[in-house]
Amino acid sequence: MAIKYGRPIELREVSRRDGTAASPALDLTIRPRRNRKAEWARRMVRENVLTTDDLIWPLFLIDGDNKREQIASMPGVERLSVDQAVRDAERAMKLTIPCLALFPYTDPSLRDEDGSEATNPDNLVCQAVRAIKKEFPEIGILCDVALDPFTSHGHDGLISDGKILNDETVAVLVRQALVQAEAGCDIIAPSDMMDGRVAAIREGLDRTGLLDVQIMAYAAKYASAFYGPFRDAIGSAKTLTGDKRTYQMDSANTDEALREVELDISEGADMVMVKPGMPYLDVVRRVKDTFAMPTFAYQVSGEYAMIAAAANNGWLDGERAMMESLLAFKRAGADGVLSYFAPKVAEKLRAQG
Ligand SMILES: NCc1[nH]cc(CCC(=O)O)c1CC(=O)O
Ligand SMILES: [Mg+2]
Repeated sequence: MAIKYGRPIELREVSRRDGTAASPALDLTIRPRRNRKAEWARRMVRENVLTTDDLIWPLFLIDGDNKREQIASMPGVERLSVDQAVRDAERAMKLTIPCLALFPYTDPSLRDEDGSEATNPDNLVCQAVRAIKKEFPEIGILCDVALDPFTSHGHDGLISDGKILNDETVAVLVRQALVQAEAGCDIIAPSDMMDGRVAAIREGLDRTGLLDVQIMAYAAKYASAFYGPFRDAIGSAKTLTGDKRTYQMDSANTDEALREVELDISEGADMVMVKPGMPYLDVVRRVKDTFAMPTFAYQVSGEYAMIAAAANNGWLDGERAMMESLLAFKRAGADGVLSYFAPKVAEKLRAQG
């Protein structure tokens, strides 16, 4: 008996209608709505669930004390001084969010052509890692590896004659990863898209004895318009010269994403990421099905901003759109999501019990 989508095909042709019935009722054997008739029934057949374990919460850092600064293009998201980041870490702990991701707004006076502040063991990110780990050693901390928060030109790598240098950049990224790992960060997440950086970072960590530090590779990261608000948040929007298309991926490609992911896995990535999220759910699904690795997606700043802005205008139900957008990642096969909605989602999940 031929089976398609779980039912014998022959059954579809069976009709109990005798042709004379005057009843307005359709003579349907199969009524998919039966399984949706009540909340308990919908819960019973539900295929995917979102839990707080699926969340990674990105925080923006800024120098100072007791400071929380609104980011205009990301309503509800703030830049935090280190002491306030510790308070948000406490909130994350209480909400059972497993991991934070840290991004610095670097003071313009500390930015230079080579992004040298990235390798300062006492930079804002390293200070925050130490402060959070001191109070809450049980929470996971992920640190981004790339030079863009630190360079005067806003690019992720070193530049010479307008070209982003690959191998020279990788050498700096290894040093950046090492200062972060030595500060106590648990997961190193290279977001720069240079070739060979995962292998070089793994080698550097292992040589230093940091064998347990994980690598989550931004393996398939696209040159995307959806990063706009993030660049406001870290202060690189105005300074960025040109675009990132010579290192970030072309939005038209998915086979290339598989090759990028395969390389990062072979170089030692423990987890892989696709970024942005919602516009690239097809890539998440292909990556998960092909490699069966822990696979993450980044619901990036522009995705957050779209939902937040529409909600603030009363154009859509913000909470429902938020929950629906996150469940979509689970459906696509993601094991977790970096999302600026993380604390709100966790609160909502807790309220639902
Ligand atoms: N390399 C830095 C980096 N790490 C994460 C994001 C974007 C995150 C977001 O938009 O939320 C970016 C921006 C970029 O590549 O320009
Ligand atoms: Mg790559």
